[in-house]
Amino acid sequence: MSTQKVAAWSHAEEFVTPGEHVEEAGRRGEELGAPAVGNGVGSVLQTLAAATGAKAVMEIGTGAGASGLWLLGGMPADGILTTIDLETEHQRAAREAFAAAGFAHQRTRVIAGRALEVLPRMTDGAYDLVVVDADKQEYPDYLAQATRLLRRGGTLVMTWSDKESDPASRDPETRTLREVGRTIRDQGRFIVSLLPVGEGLLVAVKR
Ligand SMILES: C[S@@+](CC[C@H](N)C(=O)[O-])C[C@H]1O[C@@H](n2cnc3c(N)ncnc32)[C@H](O)[C@@H]1O
Repeated sequence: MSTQKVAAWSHAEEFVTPGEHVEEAGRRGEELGAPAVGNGVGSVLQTLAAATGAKAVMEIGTGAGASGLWLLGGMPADGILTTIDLETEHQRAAREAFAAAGFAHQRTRVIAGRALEVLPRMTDGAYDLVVVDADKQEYPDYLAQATRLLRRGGTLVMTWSDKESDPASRDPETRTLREVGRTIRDQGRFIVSLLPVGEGLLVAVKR
């Protein structure tokens, strides 16, 4: 890759500056071992939430709440973020982050549990936007759940990995991502793009 391309990518990552609460949630996420999305991915989440007017957002992988704050920043004032994480400590940090940033508690539903145990209880077609940033080995199952949960025209976002594009990477997680990417691209149920932001961000609209 040319140095100009690398510089352009770095510039895009820093183009939108996060607010203090996102920065604090990012620091907390690092401490807790739940790395937050970077500014590039975060600003895309915020923009997508705004562009789609997403009132009902489902997030899988709350962490310490940085991505949730980006999403809430783009959602309409009556939008509700439902976010799932299996670690109670991460959830506590996220709740604190949402409150510190001034979001009323009715705007967020922070649900404790394994995503694949919680998601089947959620209503079909009830979500405008589903954001996946949890266990990559489970992405095929998250895809099945997200397809069910999204309304027609709803948007699916999945954080990706740099390794997916490297043919030399053949670990199970990377293979799983490749399979999920192929499924979304080829099955015809979504209009899809893989954005070169952060470690990649798959964005797909349900037909
Ligand atoms: C990369 S961190 C999420 C960071 C967050 N999206 C942010 O940007 O601040 C991944 C999170 O997924 C959670 N997680 C991992 N496997 C999970 C599962 N099976 N069900 C629910 N949460 C899970 C972890 O506890 C962790 O908090």
